[in-house]
Amino acid sequence: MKLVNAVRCFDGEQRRYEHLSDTLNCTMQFSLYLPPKALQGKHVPAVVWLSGLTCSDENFSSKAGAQRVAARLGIALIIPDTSPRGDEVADDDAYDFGKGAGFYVNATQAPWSQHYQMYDYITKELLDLCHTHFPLNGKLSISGHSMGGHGALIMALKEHDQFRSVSAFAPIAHPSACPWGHKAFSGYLGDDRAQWHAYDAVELMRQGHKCPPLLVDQGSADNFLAEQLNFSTLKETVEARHFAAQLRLQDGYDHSYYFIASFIEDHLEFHATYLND
Ligand SMILES: N[C@@H](CCC(=O)N[C@@H](CS)C(=O)NCC(=O)O)C(=O)O
Repeated sequence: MKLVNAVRCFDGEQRRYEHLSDTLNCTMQFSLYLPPKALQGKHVPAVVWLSGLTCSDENFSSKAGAQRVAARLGIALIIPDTSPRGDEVADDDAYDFGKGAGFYVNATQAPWSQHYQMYDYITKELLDLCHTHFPLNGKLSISGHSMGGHGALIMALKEHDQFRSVSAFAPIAHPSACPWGHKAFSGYLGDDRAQWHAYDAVELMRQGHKCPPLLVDQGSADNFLAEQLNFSTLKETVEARHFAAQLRLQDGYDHSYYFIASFIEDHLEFHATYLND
């Protein structure tokens, strides 16, 4: 693993690393924020952040303003990329499929299956790597935006022993039932709906998966709300399962990082109550 850069930020450090991923079969970069406490040699908990369509690991680190809060709360931020990368990796001209749009699934269909194994990359390889090399105490929560909100929800539902809490901004909550999800899941997973449901948060909840404590924020002025996000279906499903959850519709907010920056403090404070107990 190679350190690409490191800059001081709120007395902690924002870093970027490069490593060869065995799972994805390519070279990857990821970002990591270490709070001041970690630089002083203490082991700290971490929040994994999964970004949305078209993002790399750098959108969140440069736009959300999360470091000020993470520094105060003593939480590290692990920020993966959103797909495999490199010239040898299959791609598509569209912004919502291929590079920048891995959807956090393990692809089964050619040519995608050769590299697009984002679910295993994050839940196994990257988290193991981070715990081996950085001063982390093993306590983890997960959050994300849009496609990354979908990733955070499915990882928390499928790996509920690994994550103490989960949150999401405008998640693609029911990908089997929206155009973004249809396109990505049919491309990466084929036509068998049972394979789709294994990566669909609403379907996983309906199947009986447990959910860690959950916080979701959704902007009312999000232009993807009606067609892509299925917020009301998520709300109904969460209520039917009686999960410990807050789902908030935030008046006038859109889908952008301005929305994320407005509520990231709430989300990190929410996770801190479970990570620091
Ligand atoms: N480019 C697409 C939308 C892509 C998009 O909104 N991506 C969100 C996540 S779903 C994002 O975080 N973009 C990067 C950024 O705002 O920094 C479009 O115009 O329809």
